[in-house]
Amino acid sequence: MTSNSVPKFETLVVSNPREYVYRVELNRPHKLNAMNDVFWREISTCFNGIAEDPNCRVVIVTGAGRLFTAGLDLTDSQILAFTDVQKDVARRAMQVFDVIKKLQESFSFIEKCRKPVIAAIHNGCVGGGVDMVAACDIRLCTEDAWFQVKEVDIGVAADVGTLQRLPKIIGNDSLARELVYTARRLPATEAKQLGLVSRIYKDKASMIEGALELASTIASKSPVAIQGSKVNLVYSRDHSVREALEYMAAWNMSMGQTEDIARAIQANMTKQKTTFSKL
Ligand SMILES: CCC/C=C/C=C/C(=O)SCCNC(=O)CCNC(=O)[C@H](O)C(C)(C)COP(=O)(O)OP(=O)(O)OC[C@H]1O[C@@H](n2cnc3c(N)ncnc32)[C@H](O)[C@@H]1OP(=O)(O)O
Repeated sequence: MTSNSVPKFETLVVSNPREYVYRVELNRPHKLNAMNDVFWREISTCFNGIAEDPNCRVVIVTGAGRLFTAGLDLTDSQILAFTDVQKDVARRAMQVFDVIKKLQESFSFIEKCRKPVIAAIHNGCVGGGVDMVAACDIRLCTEDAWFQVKEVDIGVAADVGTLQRLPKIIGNDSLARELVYTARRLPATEAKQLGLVSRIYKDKASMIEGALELASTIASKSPVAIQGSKVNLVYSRDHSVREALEYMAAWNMSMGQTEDIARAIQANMTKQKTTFSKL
């Protein structure tokens, strides 16, 4: 994937609004960006491509139309595999397992991609939407935003990341359970208090502008430092302090020898701006 030839998708629009910044827009506005089969395939392809694209250092995820996303497409999705009566229970169970693992991967690719991903959320972020933004690095939202862990209302335990990531993001296990068990809508102000989002904007336009500014700031820094930070933050979340410190030291024994350090220090000392070569 290169900035000259950003890929074309059916359910996503990828653009390159600023240097080293890509925007991935969920693009099924007539269905409130509900996540159908094509979406699940494309979001994987998209983030795998971005992971390898040296022209991209930061990603912004937005939703087209009046709502960020209504979550799983309830009319066109692999969830139908759950009720495939042609298969016996063991074969059906294996099929469902494989589908869930594949859909989990779709969002885990966002986390595995070393480039920071900023979710810019307006209006509703429902079900699978919460799974997706929980895999992002930074969440911004509009005043009218609301978040809903909706899965229990469709009779299923959320299975593509919310239960694993949300409690760690908000650091409030009791409230995470309340949100999961009740499927109540969490408004923007409460999401900010909890640390689910870091900033609230008046409307979508000002949020996109804010997201672009933030992305450009991150993109101007050493990609070695930024990507190393993301990898180690994700690792630290899932390991003990001792293990994570060990991993950090092993990481920087090579990455800490980058030419970017000398460039960055020189720029700091001389109060000059500098640029960093592609990673
Ligand atoms: C292995 C699986 C892994 C993933 C699991 C994920 C699970 C989940 O995401 S659970 C949550 C699923 N989503 C929902 O239950 C939300 C359903 N939608 C709504 O409740 C409302 O649409 C909403 C409150 C979001 C907005 O209401 P509003 O009145 O503003 O709009 P509508 O008229 O209802 O919708 C407009 C058109 O969009 C279609 N649509 C909305 N949501 C979905 C959806 N989830 N799947 C498919 N289509 C959806 C709706 O049918 C309307 O279409 P049309 O009739 O053609 O105009």
